Amino acid sequence: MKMGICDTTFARFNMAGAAMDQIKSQVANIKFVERTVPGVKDLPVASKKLIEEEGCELVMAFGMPGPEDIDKVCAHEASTGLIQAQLMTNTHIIEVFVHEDEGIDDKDLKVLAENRAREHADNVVKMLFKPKKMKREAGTGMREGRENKGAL
Ligand SMILES: Cc1nc2c(=O)[nH]c(=O)nc-2n(C[C@H](O)[C@H](O)[C@H](O)CO)c1C
Repeated sequence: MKMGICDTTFARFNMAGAAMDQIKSQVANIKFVERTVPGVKDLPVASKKLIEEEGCELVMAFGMPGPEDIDKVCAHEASTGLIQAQLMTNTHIIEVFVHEDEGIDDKDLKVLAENRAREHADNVVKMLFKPKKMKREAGTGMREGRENKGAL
């Protein structure tokens, strides 16, 4: 199968690389089609093109919104665009965003970005190839990048 991988130059960590490494360690027959754009607001159309023009069955979209108010507005606009692109194409675009101010410091941000990318990649593998495993995790308080919350 073909999977789209879209990331940005604005981000401060190569989340796409970590995610592809994680998927390749679990799935043999997968072809990645990669695109890089400047920032998060450019992800929706790039993802839509990966689906419509390249035949990707799912896209992972990686971004890192900055800490300023304007960055958070951009991130919200990008999310809205990604949802619209999913509805227009009837295809999942898994948004993997790490907000720069989620990190306590640069070291923590790097660990968080890598873990979030890898754990979303695990989710994608489950969604596509192990739906029963995904189903078993329903309601269990899973989180990507930090400790799971656990079920109530
Ligand atoms: C203010 C701003 N903040 C961010 C951000 O926090 N993260 C990000 O990835 N990109 C940002 N951008 C760039 C836009 O997403 C986009 O690349 C430009 O507006 C060009 O279309 C902008 C313009």
